[in-house]
Amino acid sequence: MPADSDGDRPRVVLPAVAAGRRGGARPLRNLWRLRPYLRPYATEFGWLLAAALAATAASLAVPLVVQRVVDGPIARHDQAGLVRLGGLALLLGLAEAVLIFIRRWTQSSSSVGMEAAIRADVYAHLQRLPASFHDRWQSGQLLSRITSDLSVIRRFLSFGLLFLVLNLVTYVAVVVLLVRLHPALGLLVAASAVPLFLISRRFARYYHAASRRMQDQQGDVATLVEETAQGLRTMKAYGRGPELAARFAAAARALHDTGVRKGRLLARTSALFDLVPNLTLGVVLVAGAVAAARGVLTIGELVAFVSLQLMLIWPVQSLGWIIANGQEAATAADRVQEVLDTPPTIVDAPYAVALSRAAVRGRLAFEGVSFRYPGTAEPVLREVDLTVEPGETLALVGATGCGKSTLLSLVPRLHEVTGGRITLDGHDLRDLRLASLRRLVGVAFEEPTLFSISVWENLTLGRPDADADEVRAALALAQADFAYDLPWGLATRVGEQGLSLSGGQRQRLALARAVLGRPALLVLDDPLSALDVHTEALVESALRRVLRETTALLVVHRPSTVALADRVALLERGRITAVGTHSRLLATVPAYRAVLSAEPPTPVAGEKAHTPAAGPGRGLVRS
Ligand SMILES: Nc1ncnc2c1ncn2[C@@H]1O[C@H](COP(=O)(O)OP(=O)(O)OP(=O)(O)O)[C@@H](O)[C@H]1O
Repeated sequence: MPADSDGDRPRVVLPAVAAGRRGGARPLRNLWRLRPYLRPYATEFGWLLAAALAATAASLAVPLVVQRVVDGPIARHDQAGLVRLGGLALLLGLAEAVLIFIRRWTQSSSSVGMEAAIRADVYAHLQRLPASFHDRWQSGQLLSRITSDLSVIRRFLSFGLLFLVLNLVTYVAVVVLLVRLHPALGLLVAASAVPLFLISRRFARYYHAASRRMQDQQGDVATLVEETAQGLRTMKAYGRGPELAARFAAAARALHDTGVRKGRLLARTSALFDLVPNLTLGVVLVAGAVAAARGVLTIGELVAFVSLQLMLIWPVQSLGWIIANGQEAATAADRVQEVLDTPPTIVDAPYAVALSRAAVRGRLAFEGVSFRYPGTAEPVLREVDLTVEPGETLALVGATGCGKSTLLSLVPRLHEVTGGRITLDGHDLRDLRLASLRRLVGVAFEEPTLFSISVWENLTLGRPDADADEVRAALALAQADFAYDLPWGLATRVGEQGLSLSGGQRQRLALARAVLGRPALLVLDDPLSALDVHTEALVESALRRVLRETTALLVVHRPSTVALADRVALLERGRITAVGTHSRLLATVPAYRAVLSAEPPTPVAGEKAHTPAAGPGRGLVRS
């Protein structure tokens, strides 16, 4: 879970979560905010409610018919009257059955449609949220919000809420009929609503907290399952199965205990909800019998009174379930709104412009760029000044953890600079439309992610309009022609995360995806790391051809790949400390030599420095 969960994972208290907790003062607020999703189904809900109310009216009429039967045809031995009223009772029963069928039929389509609409919106919102949001939120928490929480909300809006309305209407209607039959006894039944109200209020308060805890714990369990599924090989290879199983068992136990506590709370309250109407019924039976003996009530009226009162037992008994369902839906709505309330921070500025590929020369400039990850104290990048000229290839070299990948992620605006600016041909990246910028920039990350879709779809992810020739050229360039030999060629669906392919094959497909359509800017994070020596040489020579036509920023770890670059920049503890050709830096900068060779590396931020930091003023070009 994103906030103070148990376990040894890093804990981040998100503002949205805190806001959700504040929502405890008005627990139904977030549920109420979902009402726009009901609007498209207003007519269906209208019919549904009308059918449900009519069915309730039909069932309420039956005891009144029984009263007429007892006091009329039975008392007078009137057979024709008995058949007439019996037929009426039969018709009422039939009408009730038909109306209930109509209600159920309408209910199924509207509630599922509503759930699908909310789910689509949450998913679309997740897509708009920046990488920093996904860095902080556990995926299991998002998964449980978009699946089980939405199902809980659907159940309440389609069943719980309807029965709450129906039961209240039934209660009021029955009390009115009872008061008309016998005012004193009717008022006694009405008074039983007071303890019911007090019990409900107390129960709702406790159940709200328990529901929230349980839903958060469900998210924790989902996260653990997902982590285990993803890291299964590592876990097996290190023989850590028992430890992970113990961690899972602890989370599952916590979930189980909360579930049991919640169930017992419901059981205790349900017992009270059972007790109140049955006690009232006992009192009514005795008092009603006395009233009938004194002739104040007819036998028929007593039968009708008791039958009507029996009709209150289910609505009262189900109150516990309805309140529980309502509280679960309220906490589920809190959790869903925590996601929806998180504003996407990387969005198009109102004045943002789109640049066409043809109009871009490709001069990329970092001007005093600083960056700090949200929630961290130390900046990862400090005052970075760096220019990549059109058509130039610049390699970024630095010790592990010095901020190379972070710097690259700023170019397609996966993260937003926190100081300075980045320009493309003089345009601040924040003044460009995101879609346009991301079309101009081809990216391949260190970890090549492939989705469970066909190879073709994976390749054309950023260029859905690419044609077969462009795809062929990109595959040739990345030395990824093996894709044509897959069982169904480019239509082959690669497994989850492309795991059915080797690391090198995945990396080559990711590279082909990045270079597809010859982007104006290529941003590659160690693009050749998973390739064997032979393939690396082939990809390198092909890449060299592409790099001639485009501006490129590459993160490089190996001296062989540095050869692809026109110039190299050395990044140390978030600062560019040297820029020049590979041979020049190798000859003049010990820190550069150390990073690219077996010499002791320069310590990175957060680590204790044992050697003096390499800095500018060593006769090197400082960008
Ligand atoms: N999402 C994040 N939130 C907070 N800190 C982060 C995040 N991602 C990376 N960092 C930190 O930022 C620093 C730079 O990380 P980065 O991945 O950019 O380094 P790198 O130079 O690319 O390392 P490597 O060569 O090992 O890939 C590291 O100290 C890392 O712990």
